[in-house]
Amino acid sequence: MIRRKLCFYGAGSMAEAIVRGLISAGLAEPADIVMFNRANAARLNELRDRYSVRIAADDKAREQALREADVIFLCMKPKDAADALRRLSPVLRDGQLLISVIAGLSIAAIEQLIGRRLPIARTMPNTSSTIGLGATGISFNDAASDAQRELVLNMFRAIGIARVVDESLINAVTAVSGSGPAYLYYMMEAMIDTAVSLGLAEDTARALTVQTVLGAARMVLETGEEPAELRRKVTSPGGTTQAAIETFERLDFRGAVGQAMRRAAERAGEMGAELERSIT
Ligand SMILES: NC(=O)C1=CN([C@@H]2O[C@H](COP(=O)(O)OP(=O)(O)OC[C@H]3O[C@@H](n4cnc5c(N)ncnc54)[C@H](O)[C@@H]3O)[C@@H](O)[C@H]2O)C=CC1
Ligand SMILES: O=C(O)[C@@H]1CCC=N1
Repeated sequence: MIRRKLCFYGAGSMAEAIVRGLISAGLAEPADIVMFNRANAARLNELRDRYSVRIAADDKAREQALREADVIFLCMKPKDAADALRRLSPVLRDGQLLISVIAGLSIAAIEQLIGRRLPIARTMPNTSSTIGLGATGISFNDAASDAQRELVLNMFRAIGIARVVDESLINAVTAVSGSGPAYLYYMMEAMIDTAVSLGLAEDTARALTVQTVLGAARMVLETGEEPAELRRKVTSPGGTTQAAIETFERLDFRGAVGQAMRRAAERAGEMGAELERSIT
């Protein structure tokens, strides 16, 4: 249990995933968590009722929550970040730690927007943190002490796995694990639709698809075997799997995955550049 006051600036999907993960892991007390958003009281009430966290519903309460926080999570969309960070700047004080989850926004841009030197962790988590199965990449600025680095790592390790990476690689992490759950959901949508078109009932199609994805991921983790080797064991020569994989190859499935992931990384860079242009 970490007895730090945590403030979530932005209360959308990613903030909720982290909050739920930290509370379920027993790492944070709901009473130590304050959440607020721009202007959606119904959403805040829902979060308070669901997790027993505190909420800050007006400007005065928001400012107080920010002033009192030991750790401030920056959880707004990139397009809202410049304005939100400028507003944050006057209430910050020494000793506070900032944790950003914002795609594309560099540590240098955060420092410039807040106009002072504070410890900053730039992270790229994912929504599977909700159930303790997140995958997070983290970079720190030089102001972050060893104890602060340890605190951030402990938090993200409580809700999944976490790796420290050079900041130049955070956009790559975004393309792999930040956006990654959506690629697999997309694959699952396609598998379920096809299963139904092959005649299976919707609930059977869904159950078989989900269990197949879960089983495949756990096989990689628990056997320690490479995905290529596990694939080989499924693929009987001249059989059904070979017929399917040859179809994927003909359609350049690997190429499509590669292009999509490179485009995601590139988009993170573009978002960062757009943000930087909006600052200067
Ligand atoms: N959704 C995901 O899978 C992931 C998202 N991220 C990053 O997390 C950040 C948030 O994404 P989501 O949670 O999906 O977005 P979201 O749209 O669900 O939530 C954004 C929140 O920020 C609040 N907000 C915006 N401007 C504000 C302001 N000036 N003051 C107070 N609150 C403000 C909104 O009211 C909302 O509660 C983004 O920067 C995204 O790049 C990172 C990894 C994964
Ligand atoms: O789509 C996005 O921009 C965010 C960042 C990674 C996942 N969602």
